[in-house]
Amino acid sequence: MPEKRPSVLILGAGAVGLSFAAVLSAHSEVSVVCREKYAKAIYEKGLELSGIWGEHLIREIICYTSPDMPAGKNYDYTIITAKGTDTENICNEYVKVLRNTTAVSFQNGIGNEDIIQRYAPLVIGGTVSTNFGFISDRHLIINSQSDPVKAGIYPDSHCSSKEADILTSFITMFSKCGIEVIESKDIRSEIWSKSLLNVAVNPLAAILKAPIKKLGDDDLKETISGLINETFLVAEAEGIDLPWESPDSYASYLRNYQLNAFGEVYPSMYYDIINAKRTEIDLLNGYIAKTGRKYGIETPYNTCITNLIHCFEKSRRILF
Ligand SMILES: NC(=O)C1=CN([C@@H]2O[C@H](COP(=O)(O)OP(=O)(O)OC[C@H]3O[C@@H](n4cnc5c(N)ncnc54)[C@H](O)[C@@H]3O)[C@@H](O)[C@H]2O)C=CC1
Ligand SMILES: CC(C)(CO)C(=O)C(=O)O
Repeated sequence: MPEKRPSVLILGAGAVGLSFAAVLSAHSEVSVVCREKYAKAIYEKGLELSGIWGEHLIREIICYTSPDMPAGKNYDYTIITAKGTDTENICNEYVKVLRNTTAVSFQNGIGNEDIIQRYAPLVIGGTVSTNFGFISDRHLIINSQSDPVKAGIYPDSHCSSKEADILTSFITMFSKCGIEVIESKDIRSEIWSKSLLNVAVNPLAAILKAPIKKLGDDDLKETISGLINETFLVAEAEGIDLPWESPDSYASYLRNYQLNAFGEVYPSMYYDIINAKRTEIDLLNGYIAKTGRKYGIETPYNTCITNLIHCFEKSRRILF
């Protein structure tokens, strides 16, 4: 008998979600919840993916554009790829689906999994250090990647053997499709580690309208160090064990490796600002500033950059 293909629903499928849908479709039964313009374009000519995860053209994919879905259908995995600003809304809209599934967050920022836990019986946290973009409404491109995808039971690895098996099957589903996903025994640490990159890079690239590589400019060194130092202090207060021995060793890794790995591409917050969309700043630098206040830790760099991005968000909304 042929092996049963896992069923996957991708909730909030844009650049990241449609790209994962394209790669997973080779060995899984994939459906997506996306906006009408993507559904229309995909039904007309198929979903296409180019770049470092290979070339894929998928014709058999179900796109939903509202919670009005067939009743009684349970998914093995529901991967949430909406922006962190939409996590609560999308969970409320798809509450029935989330009740009977393992929910996975493939989002940036801190706090998404805590929201999702209120809706789903089991949550897998994930980090994605890959750059995705649109060529058209049905054609995505993956430009670069600094680290493999990581996934772990949230909040920690003290889980039952049944939960551990679910995580293993989830990871195997990706390896069958040629995508490396590394199992994490401490996914909170991974989420904070990945957030360090976004805290240091995303708002500055958005404000300066600069590709990631440009953030290696010496004039930005002090600001980036300030953002990183504060994040380390807040992480320590939260009991997060980061894999670098000091803020300076992370700053060197960022400068010598991560900035070059992304090179000429722009981070997601740059696109939010130029497209006049709300950014994820409150799940990144804003989260550090807010959590710092809880512990009496001063966070002038993160507070300043959060305020600047809020001003940009407001001015873009007035202009558009
Ligand atoms: N774009 C990138 O290169 C990377 C993005 N990320 C993170 O991944 C997450 C997703 O990012 P992107 O795919 O770039 O965002 P995106 O904005 O392209 O995709 C999210 C989609 O979800 C849709 N959505 C939100 N609520 C919905 C609802 N209730 N019903 C239907 N659709 C809904 C949005 O309209 C949007 O089309 C973010 O947390 C981002 O920071 C992480 C690594 C890289
Ligand atoms: C890893 C990186 C920087 C890739 O673009 C990202 O997370 C983002 O764009 O938000």
